[in-house]
Amino acid sequence: MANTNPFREDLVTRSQAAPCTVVIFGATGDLTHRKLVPALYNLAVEGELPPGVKIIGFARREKSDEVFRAGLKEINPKVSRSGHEAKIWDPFEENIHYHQSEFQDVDGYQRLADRLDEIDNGRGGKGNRLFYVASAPEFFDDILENLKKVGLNEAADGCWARVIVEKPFGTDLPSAKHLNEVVSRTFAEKETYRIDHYLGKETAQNIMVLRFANAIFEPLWNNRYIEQVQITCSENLGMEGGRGGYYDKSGAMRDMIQNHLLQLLSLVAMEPPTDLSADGVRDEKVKVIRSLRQWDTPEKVAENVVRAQYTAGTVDGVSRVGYREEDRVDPESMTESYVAVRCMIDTWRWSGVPFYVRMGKQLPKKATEISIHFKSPPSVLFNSDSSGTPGGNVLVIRIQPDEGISLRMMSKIPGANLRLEPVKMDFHYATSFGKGSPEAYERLLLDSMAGDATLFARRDEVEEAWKFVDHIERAWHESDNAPPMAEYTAGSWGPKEADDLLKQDGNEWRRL
Ligand SMILES: NC(=O)C1=CN([C@@H]2O[C@H](COP(=O)(O)OP(=O)(O)OC[C@H]3O[C@@H](n4cnc5c(N)ncnc54)[C@H](OP(=O)(O)O)[C@@H]3O)[C@@H](O)[C@H]2O)C=CC1
Ligand SMILES: O=C1O[C@H](COP(=O)(O)O)[C@@H](O)[C@H](O)[C@H]1O
Repeated sequence: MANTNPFREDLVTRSQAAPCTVVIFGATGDLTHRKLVPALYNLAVEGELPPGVKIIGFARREKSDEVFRAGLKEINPKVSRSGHEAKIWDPFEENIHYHQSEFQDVDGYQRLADRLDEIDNGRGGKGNRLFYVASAPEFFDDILENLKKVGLNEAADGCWARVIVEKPFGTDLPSAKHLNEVVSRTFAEKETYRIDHYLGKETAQNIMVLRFANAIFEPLWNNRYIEQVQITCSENLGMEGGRGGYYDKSGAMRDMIQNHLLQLLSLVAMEPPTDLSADGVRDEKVKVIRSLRQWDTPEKVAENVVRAQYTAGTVDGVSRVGYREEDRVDPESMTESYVAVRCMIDTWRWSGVPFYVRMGKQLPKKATEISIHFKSPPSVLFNSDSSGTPGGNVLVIRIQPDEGISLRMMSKIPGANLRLEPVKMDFHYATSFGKGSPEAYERLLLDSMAGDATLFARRDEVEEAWKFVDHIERAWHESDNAPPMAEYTAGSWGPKEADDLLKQDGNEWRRL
């Protein structure tokens, strides 16, 4: 199919996604059942899955292909965005197989290699392979090393072997560096795809289009016109589904800020790339993360970062226990379920503009948005109490739900008197395009089959983000004068300390 996108000459179109065998490590797990296989199924529904794609699920439990397929089929209708149609599922399912092995057992990989060769022999001896590491992180090394031991990291002539690595990509800078070393010993960087599912969200991809395909925004996109930027990710869940064990070792800073929210920040703050190649875009994103002012002492952390845990409360009319009472959470835990950070980007463009980033569990609703707060106009004309003082314009990018963009601006209230009121110009994806957005994993799986790593994190981005986060984590967990842990009631909008953080600058959080 020809590239019909006038904006992106060098676009790797979806039709370039190549047939391959997708091997999923951790295939009996939650991610595979709720996200990965439904994403592949939805691609099949949309007619975008390359013909001949096969899926091999790799995990420890004994299962036949039939039992594995039955488990996937049972959950698919509940989680697939396009429901479940037998006429699509039945042929799709025939290409799903199960491979039983321990991650640590090299023989299991040799058997996998034999199986892949068998599949590829049916394709004239050639086959592309996409290895998806969807296990707990402690197995990442074993899986990568074992793939290499049996030569599965190498591709036949004219084919490719790629690896997708799930999050968390390390737990701090040293572990991320170590993992990057292991990855780079096994796969070339261009064949490595570090998942950050926020980059696959339609609305996150639209940030660059908004900025660089509309001439009206970019001239204003700097510290002359923008006063502050807010990035909020609010979740109305806590530690459901047995997540407490993982989360208590991670916390909001590592779980969401280090990856998803710093990625959003870098898309908002980056310079225009010279082209839309993967490295063109990622070169600019990494410069932003590298330019973050480091909060590298406990005093700076206390001044610029707030951490908190929820106490018992009510969300959506349902009583919730406090964070420390959650299943698999240490009753004396010092892990944050909420974090708010004032980020300063020391570049010419952003000098003096605070980027406030916050994320919390057990807040009143599930929503992620970015708001760009423009400076107020000079208060010369409309400044009397009777007319109403105009505030600055606010551009809101709703990442989810109700994906869209709105612009708050001042308008005259109809009538004889000159009185002003803020109004909203609103764009909703659902109404403008008449259909829901694809799931992030759909786009990311397809891009990895097409060899387009633009929406995946590069090694240096991940490491720079850990550098920023590690300073804060050290101040919290290793210093004698560690900044305190605040509290907020489940169902509230977070701790008072986070409001105070903005008040110091004369700002306040936007209400979602
Ligand atoms: N679940 C989610 O929504 C998300 C998950 N992730 C990440 O994805 C990864 C997987 O998460 P999730 O699916 O929830 O994890 P689960 O705990 O649900 O699944 C773990 C999988 O690993 C397999 N496994 C464990 N030990 C071994 C072993 N020694 N040898 C072979 N297989 C083994 C299990 O197989 P068996 O059942 O046979 O023991 C199972 O298939 C994690 O890194 C997580 O951080 C990221 C974003 C969201
Ligand atoms: O990676 C993660 O993301 C989810 C939030 O993802 P979303 O697409 O639903 O916004 C978060 O709940 C989880 O803790 C984290 O590990």
